[in-house]
Amino acid sequence: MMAQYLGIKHQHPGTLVFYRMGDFYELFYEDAEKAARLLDITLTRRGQSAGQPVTMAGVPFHSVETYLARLIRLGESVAICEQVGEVGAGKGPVERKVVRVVTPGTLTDTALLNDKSEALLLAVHQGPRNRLGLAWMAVTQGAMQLAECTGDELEAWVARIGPSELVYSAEVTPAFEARLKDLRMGLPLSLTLRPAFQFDAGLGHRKLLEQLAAVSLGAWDADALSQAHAAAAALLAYAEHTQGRALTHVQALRVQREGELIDLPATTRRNLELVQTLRGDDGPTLFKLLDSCMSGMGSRALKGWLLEPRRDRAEAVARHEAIAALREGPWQALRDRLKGLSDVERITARIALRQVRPRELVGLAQSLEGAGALAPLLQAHQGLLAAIGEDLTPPQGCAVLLSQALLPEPAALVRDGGVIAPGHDAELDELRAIQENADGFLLKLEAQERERTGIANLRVQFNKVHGFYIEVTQGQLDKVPADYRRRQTLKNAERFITPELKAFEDKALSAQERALAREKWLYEQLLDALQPHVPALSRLARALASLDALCALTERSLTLEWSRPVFTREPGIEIVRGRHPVVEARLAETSSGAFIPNDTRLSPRQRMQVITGPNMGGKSTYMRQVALICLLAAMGSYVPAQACRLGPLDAIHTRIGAADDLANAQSTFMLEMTEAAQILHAATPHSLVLMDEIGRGTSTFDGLALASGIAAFLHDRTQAYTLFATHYFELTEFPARHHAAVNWHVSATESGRDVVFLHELQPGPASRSYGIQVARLAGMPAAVVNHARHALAALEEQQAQSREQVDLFAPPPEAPVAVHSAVEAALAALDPDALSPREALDALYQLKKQLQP
Ligand SMILES: Nc1ncnc2c1ncn2[C@@H]1O[C@H](COP(=O)(O)OP(=O)(O)OP(=O)(O)O)[C@@H](O)[C@H]1O
Repeated sequence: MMAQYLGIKHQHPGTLVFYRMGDFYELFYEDAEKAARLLDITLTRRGQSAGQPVTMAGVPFHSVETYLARLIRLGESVAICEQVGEVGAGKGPVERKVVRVVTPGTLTDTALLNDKSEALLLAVHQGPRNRLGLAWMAVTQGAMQLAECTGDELEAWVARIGPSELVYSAEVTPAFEARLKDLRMGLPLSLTLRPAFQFDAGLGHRKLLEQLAAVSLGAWDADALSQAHAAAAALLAYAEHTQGRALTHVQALRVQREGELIDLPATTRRNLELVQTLRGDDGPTLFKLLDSCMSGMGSRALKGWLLEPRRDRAEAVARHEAIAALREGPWQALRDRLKGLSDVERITARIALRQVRPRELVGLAQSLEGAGALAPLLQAHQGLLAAIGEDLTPPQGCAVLLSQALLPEPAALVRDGGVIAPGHDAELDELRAIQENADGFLLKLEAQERERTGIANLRVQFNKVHGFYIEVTQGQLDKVPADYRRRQTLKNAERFITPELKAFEDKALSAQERALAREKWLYEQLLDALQPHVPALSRLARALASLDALCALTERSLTLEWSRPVFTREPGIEIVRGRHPVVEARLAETSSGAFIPNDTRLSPRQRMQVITGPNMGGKSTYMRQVALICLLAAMGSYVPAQACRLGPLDAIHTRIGAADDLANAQSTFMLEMTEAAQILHAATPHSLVLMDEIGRGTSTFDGLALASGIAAFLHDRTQAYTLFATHYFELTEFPARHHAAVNWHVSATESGRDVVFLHELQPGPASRSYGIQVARLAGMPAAVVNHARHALAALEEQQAQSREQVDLFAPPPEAPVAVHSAVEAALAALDPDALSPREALDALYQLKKQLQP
């Protein structure tokens, strides 16, 4: 057995092997030690192999899911090795085989997956000339995505895709591998090394054609993406390896090209708290606020829309139109019917992978019926809703197939039987009848034997260990007929068997076994019959997901009183009475007053707002609200504003807050400057840039000087729409010298010694900062506040006396123009090719002489 184990383990290095032994999965040696540590299970030593005791640890098979879930969360992979041969069929151990490998990026089990997000697998190929090929997918989805980028863009792409597992070749350069390993600092990501030959462009191209059943990738404009093809080859090979079969359901392809999506760098996603708060929680976030979906499919689609908005606005406009139509019409009825539908998308993938459970199929049958009932509600509609309505038609015959084949409440596992419906298969019905008739037969036999023997308390019974028997109590033993054979002796009774009972026993027990085998076979037949429906089911799943997400956005727009945004060709951002949706919701929840709406007007002629005002005044809230409104519009949602008109947008960049990145060994200030530098390089006139208190991480003068330089660069060169919040009053002089910048401030007033925040954006610079009042509100001891007031007064007086005008915004002096010396001029006049050696030597003496004073 150990030889068999070691053979299997050899094929799965770096993966924990769960080796099935009866009712347990056992782990051995290092695997056992690791599992014992990670799962807190007992480590034991048993027997010997090669003269050494075998270290092992085990988990019961019926609770394997819990253990798997924990290991996967820790980034481990597990190979499940089952007994596939018949017990006792031959010499040596039962035949065993790894039936699937469970890894963080290839999960398919509903119990292990988060129903609101995908587990994505990404393959990265390092090609020549600094090109990278990327291919990624969720095994539970029917679509694969391809992209190519340059080497330096790796981090940005990986952060945006957000894979759970990344596959790379064993032959990447050490520097590249080091960068991949660094990626794990910021993301929960597992890295998996695969042999280099699997990253083959030709193979990838062929495999893609096979998956898509196409003769060319021209329709996707993906023929020339050879680096991505290489990544796709490795991606598919690895996914197939983990599932133990081909992924027939992956039949769609999407190619992502640079410049297709609105750029949302990782910092922007984090700072805007799109799907995670700055503290790493799930809420309160924009996604949490938006996600009122009825199904996991809907939530996942919505998250995709939010994180991957397109620059091209056609898709967003189609969604706006659909929401407008739903608001007037059937959104409530649709949502009622969407409620309780199964996760058709994941079930479909599990059908293709032949991992689907009976109850999931029953859920699918009900959902198909549900989907059928949705379509009529969309009949009168056009555009996106009409297209969704068409895709909602369940594949013909699929629901009937399921409901005829399966019991309405089947057992959890096919293994236990009790899955196939009566009437589906004559042979199964017959086998079941034998078992069911057993009770009648036994009652009849009991009556018959009582009469024959005259033993009134004779009983015919069954137990699992001894099978069928006739029980006679001690006092009646003399009446037992000669054809009774003794089976077992108890304290007060004897148990017998007769030839007739034995014959029945054989038939009944074998009928049970045969019925189980028949059910398993019928279930496999059913899976075969379902395979042709997979493409239509995938389409249906996508339609359900989109409809659910659209209905959720409709519900949100009505409940939260959002309005439809308008896209314009002319550049600009115009928001009337905009609100920050998450802050507004929190204020409403805690009844801490109403949110104060603010307007925003940005255009090429007035593209920068310098925003000042007290701490707690609402600067950060205002800037984020502008970004969130732009993003919501771009994803196809209504927006928290009275009106909103948006020109083209290619990116949202943010430099907000200061959190030390200890993991990456960067100081607060270093991080601040790195992020700012990235923005200055990347932003364009169509980008929205939020700069919150840039420069505060260093001394006042350094910070102020840098802030003014950055503001000038953004204004003059980048020309992006910029919201620039600052505590440096000196910067309020910026607009006077820069025609496209304006001062705004968040208002506050004093009431006695306290400050009252009005959260209203007003033109012009703030008059004062109220820092000391805010500190007082925060509960600072009175002594400190008093001290600070006096110190402030002294500082202000000193500054007033010695104030010299420093022109922060004067362009830096030009570098001095070099003036040539006589020697240099003479040297420049020489033409070495036209000189003889003698003349050259003379020239050299001349030059030397000129240098003498
Ligand atoms: N428009 C608004 N209406 C109502 N309340 C608001 C508004 N804007 C902000 N607030 C409230 O004020 C709080 C502080 O806002 P915010 O963090 O934006 O201030 P800030 O000016 O950026 O402060 P700091 O300079 O200290 O970072 C918010 O948490 C919110 O509760």
